[in-house]
Amino acid sequence: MTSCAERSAPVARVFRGTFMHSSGSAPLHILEDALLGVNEQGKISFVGAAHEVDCLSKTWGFSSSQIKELGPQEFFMPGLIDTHIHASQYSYTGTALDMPLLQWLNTYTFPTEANYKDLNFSKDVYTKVVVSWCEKFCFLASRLHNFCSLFFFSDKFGQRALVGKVCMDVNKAVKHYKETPEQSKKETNRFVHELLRRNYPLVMPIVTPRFAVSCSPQLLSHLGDIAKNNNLHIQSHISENKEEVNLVKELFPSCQSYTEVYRKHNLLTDKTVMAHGCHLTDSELKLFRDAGAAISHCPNSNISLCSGMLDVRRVLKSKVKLGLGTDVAGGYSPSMLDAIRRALDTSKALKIKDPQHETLSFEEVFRLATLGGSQALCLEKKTGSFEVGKDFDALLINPLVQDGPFDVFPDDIVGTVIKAEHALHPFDSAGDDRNIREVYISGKRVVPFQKSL
Ligand SMILES: O=c1[nH]c(=O)c2nc[nH]c2[nH]1
Ligand SMILES: [Zn+2]
Repeated sequence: MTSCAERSAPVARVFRGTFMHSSGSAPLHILEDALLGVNEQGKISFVGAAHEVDCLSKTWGFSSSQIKELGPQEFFMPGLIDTHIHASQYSYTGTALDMPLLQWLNTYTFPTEANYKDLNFSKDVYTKVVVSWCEKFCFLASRLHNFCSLFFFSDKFGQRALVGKVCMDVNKAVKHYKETPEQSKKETNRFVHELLRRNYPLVMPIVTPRFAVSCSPQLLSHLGDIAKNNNLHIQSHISENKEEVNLVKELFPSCQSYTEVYRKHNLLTDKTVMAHGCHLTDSELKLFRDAGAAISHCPNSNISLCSGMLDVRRVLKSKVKLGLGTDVAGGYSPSMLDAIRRALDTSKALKIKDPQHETLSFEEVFRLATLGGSQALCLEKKTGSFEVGKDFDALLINPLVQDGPFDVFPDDIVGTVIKAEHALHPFDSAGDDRNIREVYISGKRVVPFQKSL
């Protein structure tokens, strides 16, 4: 008789079925007929094979009636992590993508964001943001005003999020929509301390200079100090389009590169994630790697604003951390499934341009959307895969929903069970919210959510 491990604190939930996730050594692991236990704190206590159920149940104190069995075609995958999205741009998603970056900001973005002075407008948009983005963990960039409602709603709906108050003190296009460096510093401190005081378990502050073009050196210094003094995450934009890169050269003539502007002001750390990075040089990538800073690849926005095509393979070979971002409203879709598809498309477009280019595999992009995102946010010990000790952040996927977005054919099914890879690929390529049956964040089921919240 085999002996079982010693008894441990009982688990709160146990699931049995297929689990798909990534690790550093392989972009896709498929665990078929597995058991996964989650403790009261929402952390994964064990992952084992179903045939070990007798021992596992003794060790972790659960009975067979407590096991939630997935359907034969269903599977769990880690929650999708959106490493860059603008909450305050949600109201014009899918419109106004007919200009390059700098004109687009002046014409559409700044006038819209200025409307957040109105509390009712900001409450309305932010509630919709949190409800409709519930299936992912994201970075939310709020506007200069009324950011408190955003983190309040994020917590209320059980969302995991890093929320930033966007800062800028240079705005030639919409002159009333900016702060002085001192106001911006004061408001950022207020924002950070209010959020820390509320002690939400899953919502954290992130220091957010808009980008070097709209921040004076004085403001960048203030924000670098705030991040350093409070050990905070940092997010911004970098090298999105060539006009912007040239402008930064003119604005910061003493800096060797765009990346150097941020580094010099203590804004390039292992808790930094910079959106885009399409035009970074090799020496800038080295600065990223040395600092442990990350890039958020936003392929939809890069194409929609004709900004450039990031060569992800080159970034990965440079050992720079990288996750995916939707970048609403520069990107026209808040769906991380869209970010996965556009990342694959960009990689293929680079191959068309240069047949030597090594395209990203489907599984690699799946890893970028999950584990890659957690690494980019310096949260890989907390989330991104189904490792023991991490929070259970997961999507329960059913590829075979009635009137679903794609069909499954007999060849995809073995006995009564859909082949695992035939479930993941069509979901990533053609699936949508209809296939996401449940969402768990830190062990708690948040979708389907209570409409009354
Ligand atoms: O895609 C983008 N969206 C923005 O809001 C922004 N601000 C600066 N640079 C930016 N890029
Ligand atoms: Zn952005």
